[in-house]
Amino acid sequence: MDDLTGLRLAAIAAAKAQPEQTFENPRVGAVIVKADQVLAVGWHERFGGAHAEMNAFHHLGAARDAQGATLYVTLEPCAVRGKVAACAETILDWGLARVVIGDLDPNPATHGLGVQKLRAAGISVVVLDTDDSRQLNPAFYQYHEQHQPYIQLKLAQSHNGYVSAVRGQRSKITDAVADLDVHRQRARHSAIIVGSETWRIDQPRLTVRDVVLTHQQPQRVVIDRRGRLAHEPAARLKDWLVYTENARFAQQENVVLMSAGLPGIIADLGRKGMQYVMVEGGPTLMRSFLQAQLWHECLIYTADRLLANGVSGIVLPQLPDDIQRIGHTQRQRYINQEVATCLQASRKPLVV
Ligand SMILES: NC(=O)C1=CN([C@@H]2O[C@H](COP(=O)(O)OP(=O)(O)OC[C@H]3O[C@@H](n4cnc5c(N)ncnc54)[C@H](OP(=O)(O)O)[C@@H]3O)[C@@H](O)[C@H]2O)C=CC1
Ligand SMILES: Nc1c(N[C@@H]2O[C@H](COP(=O)(O)O)[C@@H](O)[C@H]2O)[nH]c(=O)[nH]c1=O
Ligand SMILES: [Zn+2]
Repeated sequence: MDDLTGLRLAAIAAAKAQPEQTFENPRVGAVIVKADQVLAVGWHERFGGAHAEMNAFHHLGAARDAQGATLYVTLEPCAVRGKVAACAETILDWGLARVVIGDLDPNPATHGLGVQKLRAAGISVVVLDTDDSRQLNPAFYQYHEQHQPYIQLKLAQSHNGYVSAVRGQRSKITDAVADLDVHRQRARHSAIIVGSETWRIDQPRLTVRDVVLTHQQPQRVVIDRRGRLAHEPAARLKDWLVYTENARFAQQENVVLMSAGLPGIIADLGRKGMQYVMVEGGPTLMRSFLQAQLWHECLIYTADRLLANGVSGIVLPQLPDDIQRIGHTQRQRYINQEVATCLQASRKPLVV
């Protein structure tokens, strides 16, 4: 089997990982091949769980089968102990002849170090610099290379483009089938942002529901530029992170003074370790993110039903890149091409 085919099999395995389960960990796949035969396949299934290489190893008929075999893995084996032991150390005991890697890990803690450890132990290592890992893990790469979170905008609209039936009131637009998809989207995010008007009107919970969570609930964030929420009971803002330009309000716990607009908020969330940030409206805040080019992808859930009147949603200046039917709702996914190109251009040269 040629190396690209082996890596493609590993990428197919990686794609089985569900982003809402792997959360801030990358989706990684691994296959173990000997004498042209695929002996085992594995992928990283959930945040905090076994890594792809280990899952493949556990699927071998016997541990000794790994002796003299080639391990194909989409991402460089990790070099430092995290939630599990470092793979670049564990796999040294398996007796592998070769390791073929799709891409180096953009995480500086491992970048190039995993390869070094394997080579130092006498294993032949090849890095083919394929794009699969990057495509499977846009947020992981964005975070580690740009030190900024990946931003997903999301809005639900009626068939005729309303986000709410009555100004000043919360309306249910989507049904339970679409809502489950929304909760799966929420589950992959480190933080979810809403505007102050949505906070006041909807009193949103912004929690992940009906999905088995392998990690913590997303951090809830509200942008309250003028500080109108300063007079809300403290209990209602408990567990929320608030950004405001109101210096007095910013003296309260969990309230951060914003001095550099939306880019400043995104940079601050990045510094707080948030990798994947979702903006759940309302339309005014959404338009600000779009205008500032502060977004990577946008999901619009368009319900089949019409509303007689209401608050207008948003229209994106491009066609959707992907359309999916979810029961009585159509989900359009838009990719920000400007940012996608710049992500590509920022690729680091190989260091090994
Ligand atoms: N169907 C759906 O998916 C959703 C529907 N909704 C509905 O939308 C309505 C509320 O939306 P909307 O009225 O648009 O309000 P938003 O929730 O978008 O909040 C608007 C506020 O966000 C702040 N803001 C906006 N842009 C910026 C910026 N560039 N920098 C800093 N702060 C900014 C401003 O605060 P300040 O005024 O202090 O400057 C502004 O008043 C409600 O009816 C709600 O039910 C809401 C979310 C999702
Ligand atoms: N109304 C509406 C949405 N509204 C979004 O969900 C938030 C409420 O979240 P929660 O309190 O957790 O249920 C709300 O403030 C707004 O951001 N989303 C949708 O998928 N479909 C809908 O019909
Ligand atoms: Zn690992």
